[in-house]
Amino acid sequence: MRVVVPFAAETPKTRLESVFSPDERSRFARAMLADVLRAIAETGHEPTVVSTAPLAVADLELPEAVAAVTSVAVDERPLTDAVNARLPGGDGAADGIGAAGDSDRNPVAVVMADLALATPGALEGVLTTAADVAIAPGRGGGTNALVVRHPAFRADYHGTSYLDHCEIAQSVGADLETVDSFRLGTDIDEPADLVEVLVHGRAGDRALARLHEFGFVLDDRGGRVGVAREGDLASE
Ligand SMILES: Nc1nc2c(ncn2[C@@H]2O[C@H](COP(=O)(O)OP(=O)(O)OP(=O)(O)O)[C@@H](O)[C@H]2O)c(=O)[nH]1
Ligand SMILES: C[C@H](OP(=O)(O)O)C(=O)O
Repeated sequence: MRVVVPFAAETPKTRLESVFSPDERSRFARAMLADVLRAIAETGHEPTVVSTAPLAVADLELPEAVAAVTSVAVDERPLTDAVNARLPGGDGAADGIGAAGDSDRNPVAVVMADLALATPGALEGVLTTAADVAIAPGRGGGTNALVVRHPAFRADYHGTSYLDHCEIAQSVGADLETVDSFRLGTDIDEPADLVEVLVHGRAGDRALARLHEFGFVLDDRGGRVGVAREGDLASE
């Protein structure tokens, strides 16, 4: 199955700017992207990163087998337009995904690049559904992973896009399956989400390694567990 991975390459993860420097944000976003690409490749599918700006696969330092099946397409359009062009029955894009002649029943998956906890097993839960439209929602109402087989379904990201996508599926007569997954439901948007990476990240995960490199640790000094820089904790 074609797996599109949208990636905002230029100013990624602005909601993390209170805890990361711009350079750290960029490196952390790329680390999450690398983890997502590896998980997709390990399911046997081939990811295409749809990036807002040029991105060299070599710079992502992917394992050789992952790099070999990963491609990058640059698309400056807003997220929804860049995805819709690539869905079955879409207008098509230069990379050929969703292009005329591509069978309408060839499913296309869209997996966000900020799913730091994604594993091949979790992804298989959504990639192996047979529904016209399958969604793994994100916390807060987003759409973290989407599989589309129905040629009339069009995405509409941002806001509570999960609810919007349920409505759109219904309006075009597509049956929809919602996939309940903690790992796919955890997109890393805000500082509090970094707790999940520190708690549930696995050895070898690049995003977890970056947090360790940047000095982040769990902060359980009171109330809900958060994250802090080791140095800041030590100095208090
Ligand atoms: N191709 C493309 N991908 C996008 C665009 N905006 C967001 N993305 C990607 O879509 C996924 C979900 O993005 P969000 O969490 O909504 O936004 P973000 O840019 O990562 O983070 P914020 O700046 O904090 O909103 C991530 O994989 C982003 O890299 C866009 O305009 N084009
Ligand atoms: C793109 C957006 O992501 P979120 O802002 O929910 O992370 C969505 O899933 O619709």
